[in-house]
Amino acid sequence: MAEKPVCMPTQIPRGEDVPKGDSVRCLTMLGHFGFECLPHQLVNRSIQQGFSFNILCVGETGIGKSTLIDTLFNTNLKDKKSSHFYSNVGLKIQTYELQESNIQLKLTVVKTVGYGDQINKEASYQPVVDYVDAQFEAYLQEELKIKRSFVDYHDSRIHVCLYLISPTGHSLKSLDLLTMKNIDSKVNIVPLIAKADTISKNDLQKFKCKIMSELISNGIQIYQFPTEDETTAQMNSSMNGQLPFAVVGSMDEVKVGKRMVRGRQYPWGVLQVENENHCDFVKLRDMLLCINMEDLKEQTHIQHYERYRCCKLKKMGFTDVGPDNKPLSFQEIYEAKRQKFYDQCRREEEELKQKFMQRVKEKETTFKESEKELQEKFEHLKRVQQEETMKLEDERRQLEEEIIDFYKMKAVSETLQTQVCTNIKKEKERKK
Ligand SMILES: Nc1nc2c(ncn2[C@@H]2O[C@H](COP(=O)(O)OP(=O)(O)OP(=O)(O)O)[C@@H](O)[C@H]2O)c(=O)[nH]1
Repeated sequence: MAEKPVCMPTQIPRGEDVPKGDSVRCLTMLGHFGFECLPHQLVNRSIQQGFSFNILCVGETGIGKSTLIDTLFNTNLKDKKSSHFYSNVGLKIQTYELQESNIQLKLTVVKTVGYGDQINKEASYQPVVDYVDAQFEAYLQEELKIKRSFVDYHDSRIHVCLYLISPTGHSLKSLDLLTMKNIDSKVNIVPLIAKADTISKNDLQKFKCKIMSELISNGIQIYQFPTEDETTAQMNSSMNGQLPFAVVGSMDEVKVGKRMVRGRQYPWGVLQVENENHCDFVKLRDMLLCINMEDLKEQTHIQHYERYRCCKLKKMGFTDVGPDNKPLSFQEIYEAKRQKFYDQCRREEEELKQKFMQRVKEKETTFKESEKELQEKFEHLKRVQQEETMKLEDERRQLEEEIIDFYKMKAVSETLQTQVCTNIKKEKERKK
C-alpha cells in the first residue's frame, strides 16, 4: 500500500497572491486509501440507529385514515373508530416500532379526531397548527440547551401531512382550504383523494384538475417531489403532475385469478389496491416511503423548522445583522440585550421611585389636612365644652344662692312659726 502523504494545514503568507476561482486542487493519488467506503459507514450507522418517520393524517371522521396507514405499512395498527360527536377537533398520536428485513422504523402517526363534525368549523385547524408548532418548539428547546442529547432525542416534528379529501367529485370544502392554508408553511402537504373507488375514472380526472386549480388560486403550497436529483427527477416530476393521488385503502385479501391481492370486493369486480390502473396507492407508497422520505425529512428541517426557528429567535430579539447591516455576533447581541434590560430596569425603578414619592407626598398632604381638620374640631369642641362648663358653673352658683335663700327663708318661717305658737299658747292661758 502506498505511503499516505502527511496533510499539513495550508498557510498562505499575508499579501501573497492567491489564485482566485479554482481553489480546489486535484491531486493524483498514488494508491488506495479506502475513503470510497465512506457511504457504507453512513449506511451501517443509519441501519444501526434505525429510522424514524412522522405522519400527520388530516381528514374527516371515517374517511379512511387508519385503513390507509395500515395499507401503507402492511400492518394492522389496530385503531378504534372515532365518534362523530366530539365538540372539538382532537388528535390521536401513536408511535409504532416497525421492522422490515433488518431495517427498524419508528413510525409516529398523528390522526385528527372529530375533524369536520362540528357545525362551526372555523377553529378546526387550530389543534393541528398547535401540534406542529409544539413539535418545532420542543426541538428548538433541545437545540438551545447547553447539554443537548440529540442521540436519544425523539424528533417528533411532522415530516408529511397526508390531507385526505372527501371524494365529492365537486370541489374542495372551505374547511380543506382553511386548514391547508394555515399549515402549508409548517408542513409538507401531500393531498389525497380518499376512497377513490367511490368515484368514476372520468369524474376523478376532472376532480383532480378542479382540486389543483383551487389550491393554486388560493395560494396553497403543497409538497413538490424534488426534481434536482437526476436519478429521480423524471419520476418525481411526472408524479408532481398526478397530484392529488386518488387512493384506496384495504387490508382485505381478495382472490383475483389464482392470486390473492389486497383489494375491495364489489359485486361487479375487484378493486386492487396495488394495481396502478385501479388507483394511485402504489404511487403514493413509492413516493413517500421508497423515494422521497429523506427529502420530506430534509424539507421539514431546512424549510419548515428553519422558518419557525427564525421567527421565534427574531421574536426573542435575536438578529444576524445590526441596524447598519453589519453582521452582529451572538456576544454583541447578548451584551446589547443585557444593557437594554439593565436600562429598562433602571427606568422602571426610577419610575417606581417617582410614583412612590408622589404617593407619599399625596398621603402626607391628606394626613396634614385631616390633622388640621381634627385640630379645628378639637378646638371647637374644647370651646363648646368650656362654655358648657361656665354655664353649668353659673347654674350651680345660682342654685347654691337659691339654696341659701331657701334655708334663710326656712329659718325665718320656723322663727315665725315658733313665735305664732308661743303667742297662741299665751293667748289661751290668758283666756283661762
Ligand atoms: N370504499 C372505501 N372504503 C374505505 C376505504 N378506506 C377505508 N374504508 C372504509 O371506511 C370505513 C372507515 O375507515 P377508517 O380507516 O376507520 O377511517 P378513519 O378515517 O380512520 O376513521 P376514524 O379514525 O374513526 O375517523 C371503514 O369501514 C373502512 O373499511 C376506501 O378506500 N374505499
